[in-house]
Amino acid sequence: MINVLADRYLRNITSYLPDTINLDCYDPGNGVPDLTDTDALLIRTVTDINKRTMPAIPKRLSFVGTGSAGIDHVDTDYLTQCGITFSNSAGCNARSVAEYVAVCLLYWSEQQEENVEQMTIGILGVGHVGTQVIKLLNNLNITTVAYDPPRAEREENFDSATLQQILQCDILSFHTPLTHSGEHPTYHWLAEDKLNNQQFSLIINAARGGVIDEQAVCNAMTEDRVGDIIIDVWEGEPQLQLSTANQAFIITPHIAGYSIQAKRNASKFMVDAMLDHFDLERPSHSEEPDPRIIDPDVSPPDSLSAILDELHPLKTYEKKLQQIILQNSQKRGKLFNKLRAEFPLRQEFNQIQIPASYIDKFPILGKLGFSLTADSK
Ligand SMILES: NC(=O)C1=CN([C@@H]2O[C@H](COP(=O)(O)OP(=O)(O)OC[C@H]3O[C@@H](n4cnc5c(N)ncnc54)[C@H](O)[C@@H]3O)[C@@H](O)[C@H]2O)C=CC1
Ligand SMILES: O=C(O)C(=O)[C@H](O)COP(=O)(O)O
Repeated sequence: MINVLADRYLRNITSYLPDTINLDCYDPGNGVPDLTDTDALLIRTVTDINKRTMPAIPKRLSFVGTGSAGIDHVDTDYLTQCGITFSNSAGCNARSVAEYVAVCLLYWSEQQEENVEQMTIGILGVGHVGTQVIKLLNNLNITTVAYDPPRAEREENFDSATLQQILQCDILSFHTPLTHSGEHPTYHWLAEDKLNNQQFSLIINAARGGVIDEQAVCNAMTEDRVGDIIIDVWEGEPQLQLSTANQAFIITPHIAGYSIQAKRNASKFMVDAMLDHFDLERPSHSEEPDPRIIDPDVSPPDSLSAILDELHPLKTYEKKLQQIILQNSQKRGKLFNKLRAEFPLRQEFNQIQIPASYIDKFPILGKLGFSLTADSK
């Protein structure tokens, strides 16, 4: 029997596992669990795996999987040295992040009276997430500039913008991993050296805290070199800098990649990799679609922001995060993680049916990927 220990907040995990697996769950709030009899450990980004958190190599452990795209919480070299196979869930939440970025931009443009169609948005990191962001924004007639020098080095057919071109964009949206070494480290990629003598209308960080130097960006805001910031991920998470939070246009608790579909993908991709590792068959599994239907008899709200409020919970997350910020710092971290783990997940846009009256009022909604309610087609 293979013993699997999984973060208790990984969704639907049992439905992807064959009966031959013995599954136990652990509470990620208590650090790395006891792994004495564990063959495979399934984690989320809140469990750090490295020599400090896992000093003794558990005898049976041969696989660690994370239900996330990002891997900066795992010392992959250490796992390799320990002979442990590691796998992430690349691409599981790329569409979810793209929807988050699109919704943020639409809010920002309506409330700050900015026309994003006349701006250029620099996308830093054009992997699974960045590619989906570019696709969705281009669908909204928003011009994007793709910046990914490491990808240009890896792929002959990929052209990256130059540093000068990306720094000339009106808006920057970050979608790189957090890295501290190698030829293209991203830690504090956006710092005073690159902000100096530049003007940005908006900066979005839905990649990882630490990719932007928050202090430098806040200073640039004070001097009007940066107009607004939207922050989903925080340096030192689950703690956050109150000064950054206070200056930001939108703040969310690291939920850009959270949707029902993304979390199902996360669990499935990770479990599939684990089953391949142990040479086990994947059980047959069918997912019941469960669309959300907006009542066609209710007339649409007056503003685009009000409609977006109904379709994406980022403002609800923001309100809850603002309440958490008021708590003392010890409570803040726990509440931040609890909010992320326990707040009900949203449906992605292709699983939400909206009435035609919504699109008649705000045609841009038609380009976000919603489907129409049956009786309004
Ligand atoms: N806020 C959230 O909920 C989520 C955040 N993320 C973050 O987004 C990151 C990207 O995710 P994926 O697209 O799935 O990863 P990916 O590995 O598919 O793509 C990352 C891309 O960034 C590029 N890159 C690396 N260093 C760079 C640099 N210095 N300058 C420009 N480009 C650089 C890589 O070449 C690669 O093409 C993750 O590592 C994670 O940290 C991902 C999903 C959800
Ligand atoms: O996939 C990633 O990378 C993310 O940032 C996810 O949103 C992480 O979600 P959790 O693993 O922290 O639930």
